[in-house]
Amino acid sequence: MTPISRIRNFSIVAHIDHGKSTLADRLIQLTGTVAERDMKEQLLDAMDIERERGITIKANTVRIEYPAKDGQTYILNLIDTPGHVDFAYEVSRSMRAVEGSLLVVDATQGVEAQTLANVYTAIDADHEIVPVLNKIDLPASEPERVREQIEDVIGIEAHDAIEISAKTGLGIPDVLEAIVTRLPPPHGGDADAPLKAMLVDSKYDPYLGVVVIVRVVDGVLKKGQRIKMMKTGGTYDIDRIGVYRPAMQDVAELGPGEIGYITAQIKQVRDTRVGDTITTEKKGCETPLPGFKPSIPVVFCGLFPVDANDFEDMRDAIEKLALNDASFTFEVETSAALGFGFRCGFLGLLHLEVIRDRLEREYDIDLITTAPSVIYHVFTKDGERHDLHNPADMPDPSKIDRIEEPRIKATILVPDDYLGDVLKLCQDRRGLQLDLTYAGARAMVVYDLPLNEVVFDFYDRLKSVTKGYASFDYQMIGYREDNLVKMQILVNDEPVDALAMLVHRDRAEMRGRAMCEKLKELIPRHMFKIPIQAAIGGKVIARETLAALRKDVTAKCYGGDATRKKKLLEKQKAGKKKMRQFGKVEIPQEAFISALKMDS
Ligand SMILES: Nc1nc2c(ncn2[C@@H]2O[C@H](COP(=O)(O)OP(=O)(O)OP(=O)(O)O)[C@@H](O)[C@H]2O)c(=O)[nH]1
Repeated sequence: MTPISRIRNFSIVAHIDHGKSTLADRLIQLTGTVAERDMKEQLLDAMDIERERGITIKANTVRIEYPAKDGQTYILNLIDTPGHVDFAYEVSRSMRAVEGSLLVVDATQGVEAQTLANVYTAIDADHEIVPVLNKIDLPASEPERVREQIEDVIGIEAHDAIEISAKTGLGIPDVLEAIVTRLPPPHGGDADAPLKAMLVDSKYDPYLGVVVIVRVVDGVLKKGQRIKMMKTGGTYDIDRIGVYRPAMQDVAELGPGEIGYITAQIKQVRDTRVGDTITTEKKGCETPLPGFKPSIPVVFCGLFPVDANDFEDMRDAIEKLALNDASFTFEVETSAALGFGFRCGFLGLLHLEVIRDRLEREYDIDLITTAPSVIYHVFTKDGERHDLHNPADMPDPSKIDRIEEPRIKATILVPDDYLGDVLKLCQDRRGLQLDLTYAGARAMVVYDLPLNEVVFDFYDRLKSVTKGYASFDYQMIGYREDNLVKMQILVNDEPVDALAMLVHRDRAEMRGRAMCEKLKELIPRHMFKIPIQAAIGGKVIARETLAALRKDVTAKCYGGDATRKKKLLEKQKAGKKKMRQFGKVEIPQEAFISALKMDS
């Protein structure tokens, strides 16, 4: 066991792309934790998709040994936290497992929305914070300006911010020394007290089963111990204990202040709740660590296989994915139009995209994604509340008393030049302005927005109206009543349930019209006329008509080239696979998503 005075536990907080992973790599490299030949870029981002997209999804941890200038060797435990808004809860939990943070700010960009969100989470967790200005190798870097900005906007001391280049390695030794001298050792920690450890994270390993990352607060975690998860009540025998360096290395025990992993024949990640308290089954601690709450999905959508024969494969794939991701939920859904599929719940849009991509890529299943939706509270006249996950399940309108929708508080940082466009976008999405302040040449806008207006393409719109210069972060603030109605889309007089959605009454006509126009462009002409309508209850509020056409792809191939003709017909057949039959009409896969994108 390492004496607590020689342990430092920390995390790195940063906005996406400000260099968190690169800095982590350098710290690992400089302390010789990994042999030079094993050094891969971005060691901590293990999953392929993370690597490709350059985003960190799940928290990781690594133990670094650092011989400091005072002649002592310190154990530095870095917990790498996810950088995206969807995973805010995971971030706040892992922050509670450490005592300090390096605040990395890109010196060419300055403070962004996620810098703020993450650093406030760190401040909430009582962290000591060491500001680090990264990318000073770039000519565009302005360390002085960013230093001032950190002081003005975040309100923390920044005159002693460390200037580094995570890319070239410049300044990295100063960062290591600052971790030891400026961050505190773990608080308290009584090795003789009953075991109390925090479940920081868990992941599924095909060989080892579930691997749990823990931070010991009191007591000692040992091999063979029978442990108990205080919230879920599960009990397990510890098989392995170890630390990540960053490869797994077994150790005999973990004492107070230490961070490492355990395996204990736990079958699925679902049995481990981030933030739960681990103790021994017998003579365990009495009170769990404070502040536990399970992370709950907020965005729902239907995922259907394009080819109905893929349903069973899709079930296997989804079950496998869920093994490793407790925050992702699913249940079988049937749609009149799309057949069998799954209604899935996600922490946010990015989470949805990641899962969808993995199903398509790793499991090779073509999917139709229905419109993402939030959970509405529908109160019926008999006083009951129904949590509506799917617009298709809406109770009969005559029985409904009122509908409440989830609202968020969104913080957007944007250069002055684009402020007008951002305000318009938020206004168009039924936002209420809460605050508008300036930080240098940037404005910070705070809006109260319906989550429903944000889940679909708000990020995309925000990025495009600000040419990528705005940054965005949000938190849920609760439910509020509004005038919401269910809008149906009818194609050739048949309702397409996968396109049904809840909209605000005042915006229904506009949305309905936009969707009918889009669908008219997206649905290929058939040999008969197809009406496309938007309706609320029995009332049609928008209508387009797709003219009839005889579509013969081989018409252009006059002459006797039979092989060419065959090829064209095959191509057409392959294209058809991507379509779904609705009554007599075929609707292409992309129509389900594109039709919902708004141009405002
Ligand atoms: N020029 C320069 N580029 C850097 C430096 N540090 C990081 N980068 C580059 O900036 C980009 C983002 O760096 P990452 O380390 O992936 O950023 P991150 O904050 O971990 O991003 P997420 O994992 O998405 O949160 C990469 O292309 C890096 O190569 C630096 O000091 N100088």
